[in-house]
Amino acid sequence: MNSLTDQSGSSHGGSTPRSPFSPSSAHERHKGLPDSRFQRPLPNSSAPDPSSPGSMLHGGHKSHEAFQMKQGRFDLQAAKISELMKSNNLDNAPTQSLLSIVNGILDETIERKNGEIPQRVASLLRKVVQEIERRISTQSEHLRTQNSVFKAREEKYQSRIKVLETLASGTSEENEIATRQLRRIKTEKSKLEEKKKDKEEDMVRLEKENGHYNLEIFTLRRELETTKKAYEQQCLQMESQTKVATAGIEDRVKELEQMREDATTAKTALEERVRELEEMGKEANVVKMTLEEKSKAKEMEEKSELKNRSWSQKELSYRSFISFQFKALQELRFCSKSIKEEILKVQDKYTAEFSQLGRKLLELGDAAANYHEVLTENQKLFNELQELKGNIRVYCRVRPFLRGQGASKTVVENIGDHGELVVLNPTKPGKDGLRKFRFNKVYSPASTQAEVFSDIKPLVRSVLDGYNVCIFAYGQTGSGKTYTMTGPDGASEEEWGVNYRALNDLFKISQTRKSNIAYEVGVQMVEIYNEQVRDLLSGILSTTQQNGLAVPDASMYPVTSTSDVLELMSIGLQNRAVSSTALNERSSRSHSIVTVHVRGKDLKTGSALYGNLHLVDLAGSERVDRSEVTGDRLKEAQHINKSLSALGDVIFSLASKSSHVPYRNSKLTQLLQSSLGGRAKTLMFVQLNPDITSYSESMSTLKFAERVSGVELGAAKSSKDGRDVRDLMEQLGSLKDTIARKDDEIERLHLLKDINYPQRLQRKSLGQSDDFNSEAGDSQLSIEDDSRFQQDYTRQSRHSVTDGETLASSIDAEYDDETESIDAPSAEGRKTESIDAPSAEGRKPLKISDKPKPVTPRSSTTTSRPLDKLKQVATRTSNIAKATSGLSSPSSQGMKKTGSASNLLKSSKDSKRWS
Ligand SMILES: Nc1ncnc2c1ncn2[C@@H]1O[C@H](COP(=O)(O)OP(=O)(O)OP(=O)(O)O)[C@@H](O)[C@H]1O
Repeated sequence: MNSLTDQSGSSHGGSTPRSPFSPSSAHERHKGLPDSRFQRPLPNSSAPDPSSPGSMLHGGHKSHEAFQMKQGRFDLQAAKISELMKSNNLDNAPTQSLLSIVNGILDETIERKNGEIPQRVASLLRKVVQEIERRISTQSEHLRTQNSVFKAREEKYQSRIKVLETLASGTSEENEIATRQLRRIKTEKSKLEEKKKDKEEDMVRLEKENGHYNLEIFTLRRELETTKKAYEQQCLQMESQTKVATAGIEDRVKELEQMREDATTAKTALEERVRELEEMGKEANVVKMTLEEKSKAKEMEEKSELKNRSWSQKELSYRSFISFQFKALQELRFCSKSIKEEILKVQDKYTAEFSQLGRKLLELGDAAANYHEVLTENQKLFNELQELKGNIRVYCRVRPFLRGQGASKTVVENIGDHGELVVLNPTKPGKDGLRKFRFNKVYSPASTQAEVFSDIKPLVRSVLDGYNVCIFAYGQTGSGKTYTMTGPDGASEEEWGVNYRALNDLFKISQTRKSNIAYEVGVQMVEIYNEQVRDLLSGILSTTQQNGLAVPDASMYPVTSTSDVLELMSIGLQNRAVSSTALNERSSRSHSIVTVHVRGKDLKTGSALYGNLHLVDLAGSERVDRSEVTGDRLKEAQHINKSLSALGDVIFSLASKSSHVPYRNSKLTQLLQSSLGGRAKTLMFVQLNPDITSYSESMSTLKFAERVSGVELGAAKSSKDGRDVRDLMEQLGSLKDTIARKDDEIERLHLLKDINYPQRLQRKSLGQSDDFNSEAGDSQLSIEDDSRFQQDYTRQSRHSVTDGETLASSIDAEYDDETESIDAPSAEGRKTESIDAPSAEGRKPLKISDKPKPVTPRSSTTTSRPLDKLKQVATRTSNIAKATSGLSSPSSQGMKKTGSASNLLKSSKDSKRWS
């Protein structure tokens, strides 16, 4: 873009610069012309004298022949003038030359010929003025076109804003879906918990049943055993009885048989007697048997019959006794058989019940194992939920008692496996004095540095995937913050803290991935002491920007080896401010921040990612009154308290989704801004001194940590996520700014055209000098600077979003295309080239400018020193880049490779240390 004022390019001596319309003399004016930034070299630039009017016309034009220098004055040749009037040479002549012609004529006529203008010269003058007017109107036409193009583009951006807003509302729908999912997860979780309760109840019931069954089994067993014993005894008894009875019966049978035999023998004997008697009777008959003998025989017969009958009766009774005994024996056998069967049945029943019990016991065992699985699952779900919510992770670490501290009492009552911490109030022993806290993890005093790091390793590594991560250690002085973050003085590799391990790990992982992704790892170390930010690596006091939003320009060092890491850390630590307070000898009263910037380029897809890791060792959080300090120490403590409460305010306003987050309230929050917002993953180490003397400090630390652990920042996002709405919104914001700035610029140009040009002409015609000249010069400078800045800035922002075909970069590209097309008319309109284009090669599109600034006359030194100009441009560039810091990450601005760590080591020896 150019206007007639463009030609006033340089000022002469600063305070009273002159317009090319009103030079005091031709010599002076011609002397001024070469200074013009818009003067272009002639094709045969070796020959012409810049002071010659002819040189002001382009080669191929013949208008310069109309003038001839004669003893320092111009002569207008009649023939040449008419030739000029006839031809269309004037149309092709650059405006500068036309103005020179006018000035030449005016000089010639006013100074030499007392104002008399010959007819021909006057008509030439008129024609030249007409030509200039024509160009001005073309220019204004051009401006109008551009204005309408800008408006069209604004409408386009408005529609795009709407699209993006729709996109953003789409995101809120997604959020709703996520919330619904969360609710579902919660319901599932509560169901699981109910199930768990049911299972627990089942378990208790089963255990009770088990006990009951066991008891029953025991009683039954005992009963069985007694029955068995009784039965066996009975059996034995019966067997012995049977044996005895059988023996008795057998004896009786034998006896009876004997008796029968006896009876038979007696009978036979009796029969023999009877026969004998009969023989004797016969003999009595023969020999007169006596009566006595007969009666005796009868008696004996009767006796034997009686005996016979008694014997047969006895035999009968024995027989019935034997059959009865036999029946009893049979019954007994039957009984014993049925008892045996009964016992077998009972045994079967018990075996079945035992196996059922065994199965139930197995089930119970499974349920118990499942219960642990469910617990682990629950924990996993809880962590996933936390991740989804983007909660700040809070890890609590309890410091061990130090050697030489004596047998102190601890306030830590219990540390659970799942992040539970129970603290006991020493003044209230018993249940009332117990207070339970719950964090993501609690480390006992026995935990090692390696254990602590292994838990945060995934978080640290996510930096290599383009996440912003912030890890900070919070706690009172001497609670172990530095130990956790850095390690003890002169730490061995085993004692390395998070800083060393994180850097080393990132460096190592980046090495293993180097065939796929080319990573650059850079480190900055700063310290905030009394609200002043200091660069710990260069030792030079870093300047914080006035807007205070960005990371200070601390020197960044690339890390390419483990030894680099060690050297950088040791330099940083040496420079860190330490001194003593009443509480701790080696107490640091400054916040130290190690920032690791990672830039990765995917070698296959070419996409880029940026991540950064802030490792913050905060100053002690104890209250001022406990430190028993005054003077400087009191000031330090007040600064620490202020910045820590600012950190709390930021965290809690993020948690409450407040529209304003007070990042600017302290340097600490300003520095951590990029890692405390919704996109970052944040972890807090809460350090605890277990000594009972620190109970109240520990409690306030834990209460703060408890509040922090409930803070939801929203799910973290990787810089790889090209379609990130936030990025787009930021881009949109910056584009809106650009449009606003352009509007301002157009307005400013309109003003310059509408107001100043007629004034200048008027003044010119009145023969007055024009001070606006300098103002125009200034504004031109700012346009040019801004244009240059914008080119740099656009290059930078393109660099920062080289992530494939992100919508943001496509907008950027479109925007650039449009800018080109806007400038196209002037590119085509070669006739107006000398007005529009500042130089032959550099027809730079006007892209951006600051809002109109109050115009101050520029001193010759300011304008003539390119270094100063460069500095001004650089300052403005960094200001605007910082104002739009959301658009490009600090890392995206490219790593300022200040040198290798070993160079740094050398230079740091001479560098200014802060102590
Ligand atoms: N887990 C630990 N194991 C062994 N020693 C520890 C542990 N934590 C801290 N210490 C020791 O306790 C002392 C105080 O720790 P440290 O200096 O890290 O505290 P701090 O909170 O950083 O204090 P300050 O606020 O002053 O910086 C040191 O001597 C340190 O070595």
